[in-house]
Amino acid sequence: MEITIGSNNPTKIAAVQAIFPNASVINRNVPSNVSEQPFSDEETRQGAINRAIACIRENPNSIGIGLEGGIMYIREQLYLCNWGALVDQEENVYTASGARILLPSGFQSQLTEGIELGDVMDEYTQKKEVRNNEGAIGIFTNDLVNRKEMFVHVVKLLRGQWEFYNKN
Ligand SMILES: O=P(O)(O)OP(=O)(O)OP(=O)(O)OC[C@H]1O[C@@H](n2cnc3c(O)ncnc32)[C@H](O)[C@@H]1O
Ligand SMILES: [Mg+2]
Repeated sequence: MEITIGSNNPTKIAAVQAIFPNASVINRNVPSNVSEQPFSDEETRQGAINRAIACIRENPNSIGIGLEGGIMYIREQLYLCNWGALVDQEENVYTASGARILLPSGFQSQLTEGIELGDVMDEYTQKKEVRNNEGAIGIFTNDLVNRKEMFVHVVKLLRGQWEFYNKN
């Protein structure tokens, strides 16, 4: 079985490899066709679906997976949110959301100005490429849940649904 993951981000690739250990996993930096920084649950979910569909268009013999991070307001509070989508050979689309955690209120002005969370995180932590490592989720959970682990859970939700609906 071949799986195409629509990203070059190592946390996303590693999460797919962990949950599909017997598959050959390839990565393609496909467009999400949403903002670089999705700003709602809906836009983040759509980005994941668009990536998964783009993956099977590029590689029609594979299953496509899209994983997308975003931010969203709940009332006046800004949360990190995450979504995943799996598209199979019959073009059935399975979706699942991942963890949400509150971001510091001090992030709101930069993020509403259009600065990406990845860049805000690097400045905040004085580290490089937090997005490719522990992620915002790792930083703000004191490394109890890192970005790969968070996406592992999302990919499990995708694989499980895909298996369930294919045996029934
Ligand atoms: O190469 P891709 O797959 O696009 O990976 P990415 O790190 O850019 O991740 P997303 O596009 O899914 O996320 C959209 C934006 O939100 C940022 N982001 C989302 N979750 C994050 C996290 O846990 N830590 C740091 N930045 C995050 C990310 O860096 C982008 O600026
Ligand atoms: Mg991105």
